[in-house]
Amino acid sequence: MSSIPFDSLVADQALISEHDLPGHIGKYRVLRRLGEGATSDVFLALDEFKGSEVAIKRMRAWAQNSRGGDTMGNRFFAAEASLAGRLQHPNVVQILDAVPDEDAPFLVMEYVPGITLKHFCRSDRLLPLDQIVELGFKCAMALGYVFRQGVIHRDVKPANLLAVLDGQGQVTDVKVSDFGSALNLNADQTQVHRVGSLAYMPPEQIEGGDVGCHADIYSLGAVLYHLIAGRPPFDAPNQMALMHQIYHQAPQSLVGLRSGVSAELDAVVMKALAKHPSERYADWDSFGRALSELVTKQLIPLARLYEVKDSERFNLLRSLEFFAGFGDVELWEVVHRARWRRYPVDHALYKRGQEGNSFHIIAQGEVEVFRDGNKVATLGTGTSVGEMAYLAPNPQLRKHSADIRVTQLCTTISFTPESLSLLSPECQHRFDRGFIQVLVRRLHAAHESLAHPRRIL
Ligand SMILES: Nc1ncnc2c1ncn2[C@@H]1O[C@H](COP(=O)(O)OP(=O)(O)OP(=O)(O)O)[C@@H](O)[C@H]1O
Repeated sequence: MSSIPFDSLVADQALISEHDLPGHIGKYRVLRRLGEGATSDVFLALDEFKGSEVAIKRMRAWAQNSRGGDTMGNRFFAAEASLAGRLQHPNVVQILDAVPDEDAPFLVMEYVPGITLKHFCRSDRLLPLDQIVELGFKCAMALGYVFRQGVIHRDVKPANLLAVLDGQGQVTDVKVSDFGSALNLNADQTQVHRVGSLAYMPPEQIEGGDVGCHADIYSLGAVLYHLIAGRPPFDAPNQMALMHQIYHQAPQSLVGLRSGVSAELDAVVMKALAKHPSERYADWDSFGRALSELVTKQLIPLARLYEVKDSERFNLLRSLEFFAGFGDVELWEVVHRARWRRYPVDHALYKRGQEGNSFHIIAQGEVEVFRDGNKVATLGTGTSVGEMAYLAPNPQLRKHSADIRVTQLCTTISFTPESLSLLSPECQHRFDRGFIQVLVRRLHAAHESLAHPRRIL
């Protein structure tokens, strides 16, 4: 797996124009420069009051020249500023605040420790195929969320996708950033057309007409193509030639460009890159499903065969009744925060008399419930186990009243009071509702069994 020493990257970035580093921007103490775009500089800064690090994107003076006037820079700033506090998704860079400072307006964003996916577009630094597909799935889900909020990004490109790196320089996650070109379908003001980066732009966006979510689907397809092949789908010496290719030429098949690329992976990317929007995926969910199936059906080489990918976990949760009321954002929280365990047949999940300190939701497999040696119930996929002891108000009631044994290889999602308390209030609320439904169902079953004793097992 490709990795980069994070410290050396940070050192490289720090060397760039350290001399013109501002001391403070607004109330934030500037620590170092993170990067720069066409219209702005981005700094790592400290919110001294909260003690947290943030990224600050400050517009350059020339980009906004006519003080609040109708320059491109001001429009880009306004597009992003209008989204402050609105987009909250684990795979979208959060815009925390927008400060319309007269000299240099700036945005305050969540800081992402990492680098952009542009780094991994070079043929000598390509990521493994299964990781590219996994990143693609996360971006598809994130952009689907963004679209449901009435926003089309319009500039999905490797430089706008931030790879989160761990201490060893391994890519662990991805976040969509830079909403300066976004089309906000809920905003009244007229929006800039013909924005974006040509190499990743679909034909309809070049024409400058109205675009829908299919434009972003195309661009993500183009990004995946670049990450897989080490070159974008179209490459030409000048803009006219590039536009001609985008309109009229089919991209070269990925199968011959990189070993390990199956016809199925090639087909998924090519469908996203179809010339006409109606020939692409109908929506983000279909694109996400096509990507995740490449993993579950093993249609791409898997670096670690038995590793359960986040995309698989996410899809598994989505299929379980217990999580039916959870939104995408809460589901990702469960993917990341829950303890995912696999148990072999005959494993004793709980023993009678044991103090209950956790609950499990069965994601796959089956367990049996025994009371005094007699089987009283079989619990399968989507049911919860141990929640009674977990929810009980006092230690005496918190003891398990039955033995629970695994009868079919089982994957469970478990939480303790501590791990559950780390979830957002919305997510905890969803769990509470899930439990109420479970308890009501069990109460009803108990009443039924008392009223009609012959009907029970
Ligand atoms: N939240 C963040 N955390 C860490 N680094 C960031 C963050 N946002 C941006 N950067 C860095 O700053 C660079 C420039 O940011 P960004 O692309 O948003 O600026 P821009 O002026 O809108 O660029 P352009 O208009 O050229 O697309 C990024 O490529 C990235 O390296």
